[in-house]
Amino acid sequence: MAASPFLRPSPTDGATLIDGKAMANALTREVSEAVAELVAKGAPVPGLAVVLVGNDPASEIYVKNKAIQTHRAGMRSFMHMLPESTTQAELMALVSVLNADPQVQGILVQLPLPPHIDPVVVTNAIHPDKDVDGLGVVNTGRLALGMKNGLVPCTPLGCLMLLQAVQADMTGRQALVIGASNLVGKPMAQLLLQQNCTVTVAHVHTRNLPEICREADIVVVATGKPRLVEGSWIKPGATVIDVGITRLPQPDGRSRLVGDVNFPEVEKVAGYLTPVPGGVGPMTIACLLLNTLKAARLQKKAGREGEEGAEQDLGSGI
Ligand SMILES: Nc1nc2c(c(=O)[nH]1)N[C@@H](CN(C=O)c1ccc(C(=O)N[C@@H](CCC(=O)O)C(=O)O)cc1)CN2
Repeated sequence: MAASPFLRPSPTDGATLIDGKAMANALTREVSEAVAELVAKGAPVPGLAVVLVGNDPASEIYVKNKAIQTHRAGMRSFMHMLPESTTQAELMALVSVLNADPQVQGILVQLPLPPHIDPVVVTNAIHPDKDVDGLGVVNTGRLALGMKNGLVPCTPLGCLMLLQAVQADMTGRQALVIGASNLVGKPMAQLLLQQNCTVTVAHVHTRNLPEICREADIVVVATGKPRLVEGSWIKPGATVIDVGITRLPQPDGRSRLVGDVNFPEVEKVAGYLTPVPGGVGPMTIACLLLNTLKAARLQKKAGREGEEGAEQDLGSGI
């Protein structure tokens, strides 16, 4: 088996790092080539609409990066920046306009939303074929049933690709997902089940987390709790995917990004590890571009067949 070009062996005999930034760049290049081919065949240039409500500084950075990368992939970007005071009804009205807009093939509502808006209601209002975050009930159901025509949430899809750089066949592996969010933990568990892993999902009520973690060959941690996972929790040689990104203030007044694992400790024990930054984060945006391409293909096929929701293989292979 050829070694993945995205693995960076440690000079100090620690964990091999999985380079999410390099993988995301490669995936974005592939998406842009596929977009050019699609457009050459007469399809409209795929358009991605991103909606941000409020002024969360991290979200502002993420949506700006999404627009930059969307252009880089040769697609159209439509940004909708709404004030914090936006009502749920106003947001639903915008989603409805975007659902009907033929220039828009993908719709994403940036999370978190302000507390007066229910994210499940809003994300579920997005047309399933434009739901590039894969968070609505139709795409959630397609994933749970193992159907190939679904759109899979971007972060777990990116985590799966990072895991596949280490090991294409995960059959029989013990996998632990720490965090049970709709955005990451739950869809991640579904993807690992599809890879024939034995999957455990840990959450805030899990009591013996370190012991459970020590059994795992694969750990995906998405809790938002900085440096939660200690080196002593990790089975030697395990693969650890760190989804967390927290900006911690430093004594010198600056800040630094840290993940959900204690990197210096875990690096000494794990076999493979994703860094923060430069691991899962860039893959989230690259997978959003991939999903927008899939959505555009799905809609092109549905248009050709004159029916909504036509079946199409939307597996991760471009
Ligand atoms: N509707 C959605 N909302 C949110 C999602 C999502 O997938 N859909 N995910 C996260 C935020 N997110 C994308 O939206 C995201 C987070 C981090 C990165 C990233 O590239 N991080 C860099 C560091 C960037 C920095 O300097 O802050 C890295 O890890 O290298 C991209 C996207 C929550 N909301």
